[in-house]
Amino acid sequence: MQTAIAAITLPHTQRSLGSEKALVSADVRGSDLHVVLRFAYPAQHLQAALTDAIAAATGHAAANIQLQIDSNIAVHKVQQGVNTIAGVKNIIAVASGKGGVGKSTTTTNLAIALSNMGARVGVLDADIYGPSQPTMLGVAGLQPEQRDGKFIPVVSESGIQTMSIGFMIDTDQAVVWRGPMVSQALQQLLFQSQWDEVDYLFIDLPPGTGDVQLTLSQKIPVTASVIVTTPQDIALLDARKAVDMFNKVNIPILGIVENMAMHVCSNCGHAEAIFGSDGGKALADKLNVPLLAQLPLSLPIREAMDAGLGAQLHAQEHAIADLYQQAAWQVALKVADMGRDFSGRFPKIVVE
Ligand SMILES: Nc1ncnc2c1ncn2[C@@H]1O[C@H](COP(=O)(O)OP(=O)(O)OP(=O)(O)O)[C@@H](O)[C@H]1O
Repeated sequence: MQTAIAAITLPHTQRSLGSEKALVSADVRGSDLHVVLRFAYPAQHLQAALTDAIAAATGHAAANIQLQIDSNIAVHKVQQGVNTIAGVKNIIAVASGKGGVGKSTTTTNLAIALSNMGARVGVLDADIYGPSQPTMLGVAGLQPEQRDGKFIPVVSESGIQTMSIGFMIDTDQAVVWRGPMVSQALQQLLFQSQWDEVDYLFIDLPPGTGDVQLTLSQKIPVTASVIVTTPQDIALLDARKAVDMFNKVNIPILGIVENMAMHVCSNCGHAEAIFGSDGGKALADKLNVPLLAQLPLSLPIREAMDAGLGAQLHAQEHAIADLYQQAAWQVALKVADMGRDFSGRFPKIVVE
């Protein structure tokens, strides 16, 4: 039975439960089969598919299978010489060269998707020129509490621990801030927040490839990055700059998300490539970086983000939720394949 279960493959991948060393136990108790799986990434979205697959592989009825899916997400390697942060396992920077391409929207939705899959997720909104995470995550108007000199991140409906530069400062003034001030604020937000066992912390960066990005590469422990672009030539050009930047500072790029790839008319269903077709895909192919998803220009996405109703979007718009889920899962799988950080096994010198 163990062998039959180990041979089960995970949907959309070449991975099997055996190759993932995921099988913890499989016991028959009366008419039930109890199976415990543990992955190096969140996988609760596979509950139904794996229950069916185990049923088919073992001959038990799906109704008699009690499947428990756990995950044990590791701390992965970051740039040399940069220490990891207490309470945060992996930081993922989300960047775009050009503004307005949907970087914040993508960050919010990847975060919600990973949270729905069972991960503990945080979002740090460092987009000083348009801090939109509080709105998109539905926590606008709330303020982080302070305890012992630390900020306690605000928690969204989907359980996402959220900190935003928008909580701390008057953003009308911030637009005239110089790069070093923005970098300082970003570090303060990150290091002075009390993150609660976050598996993946997304940093929603300001657009561009300037000072903040430099701080990120030198002072902040980043596991990997995701780049968002629209298929427009001008956005692609800037996305390419972001790719070059991360390559230069040795931050691995997990992939490119092509946003607003297509508009589907809600009346007639006609699909139109408003910003050109497959530009993100072409860029990903050219730069040898995976394409994580192609998201349509979609009214439900825009409405949900404006109203802070991302959780509802994921519960009701299945096609869109699936796209984000696949992208988020690829992010988690790729992070799991990366080298681990073992520095936490040694006593750490903490500089207060
Ligand atoms: N796929 C999409 N379908 C419909 N609307 C979208 C989509 N992606 C983003 N939007 C909308 O486009 C606007 C800009 O998106 P967003 O704020 O995510 O971009 P950004 O790249 O983070 O911008 P900035 O440069 O200000 O940081 C928002 O109103 C958002 O709701």
